[in-house]
Amino acid sequence: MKQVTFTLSATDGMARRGRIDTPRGEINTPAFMPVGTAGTVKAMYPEQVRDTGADILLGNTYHLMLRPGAERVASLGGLHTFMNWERPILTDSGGFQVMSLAKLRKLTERGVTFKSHIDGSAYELTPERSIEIQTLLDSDIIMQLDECIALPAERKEMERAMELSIRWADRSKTAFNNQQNRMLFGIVQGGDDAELRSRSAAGLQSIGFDGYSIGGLAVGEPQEVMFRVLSDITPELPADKPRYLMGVGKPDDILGGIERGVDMFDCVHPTRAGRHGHAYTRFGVINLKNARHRDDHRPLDEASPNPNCRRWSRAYLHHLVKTEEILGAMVLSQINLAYYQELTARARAAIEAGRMTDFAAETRAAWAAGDL
Ligand SMILES: CCCSCc1cc(N)cc2c(=O)[nH]c(N)nc12
Repeated sequence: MKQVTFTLSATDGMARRGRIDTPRGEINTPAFMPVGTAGTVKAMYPEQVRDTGADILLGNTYHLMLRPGAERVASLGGLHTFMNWERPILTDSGGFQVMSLAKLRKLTERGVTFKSHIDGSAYELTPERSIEIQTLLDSDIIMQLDECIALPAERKEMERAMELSIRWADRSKTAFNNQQNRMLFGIVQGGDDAELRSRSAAGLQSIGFDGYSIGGLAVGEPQEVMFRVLSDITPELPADKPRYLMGVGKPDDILGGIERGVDMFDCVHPTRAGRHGHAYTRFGVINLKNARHRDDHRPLDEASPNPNCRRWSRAYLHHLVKTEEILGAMVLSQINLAYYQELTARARAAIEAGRMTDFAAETRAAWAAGDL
């Protein structure tokens, strides 16, 4: 009996409100998933990540297989125990990070061999090994191994990578061996070509997965291309399975993804932007490196439900950022993650109330009019 299940509870246009139930807790969708690449959401205690409203966070096969090693994490009780996060974890399969980080990569039908970007040691990642690593980590939602290519790309290249990813999807499903305590997602590829995307979606559904990720986006294409691909492909995915848009994105990307039927999102942007002095508020993003803030005693947003948006002056946050004090990264990471969770929580409520169109218009108007 599958112990991880998805329930769709409301729709409004293409937007969906749902819930994934797992043995480690529920995931309310649309969901934003903070990225904890190497077993930590940078500059945040796990309790703080939960307090922002996150139901689930991400780990990464590539980083964890290099350091500290999947077998070592398993011997220490699995990733949840290792990092003191007892709620759900989703892990990526590692192929995307190999292609973007590793050295001396060699991709064949069997998988990908590479040298660690840390110490140059040699590794091989196959669909089977990726499933084994994610199982050793005891992840609750795991990904097939896939090949993601940057855009723009020649159609033949997009077709080759998409067809390889379907063959790897089949091997991933076999290696998964119908585990009941976690979900396995297939990953739709096909670049910006509608016919290739349709073939990928159909091929994955003939294999059968617990959920469907939309990969191959947020790889250099304009937002309108990403939105077109989403509008075309989400109606071709099963309505009763979760849809996860990988690596996306900024708040306006997420709002547009929700409007086009996406249930799950992840991105390093909120925490990375926080470490670089950018604060996300309901008025939009504020660059606290800018000298105009150095005498500004106002808080970021005195009406915010987040105490961190009320208790610090912009002048002080500017000072922390300019002096590269660790507290700056801590405060702004929390502010940004809390904003992303507030955005998705308000979207869930809007879908339940049948007012997604109004919510999206109000949110975009606030971004446009914001007094930054
Ligand atoms: C921890 C990071 C998760 S998302 C990484 C990611 C990001 C983006 N943008 C695309 C892809 C993709 O096509 N496939 C895979 N496996 N991962 C992708």
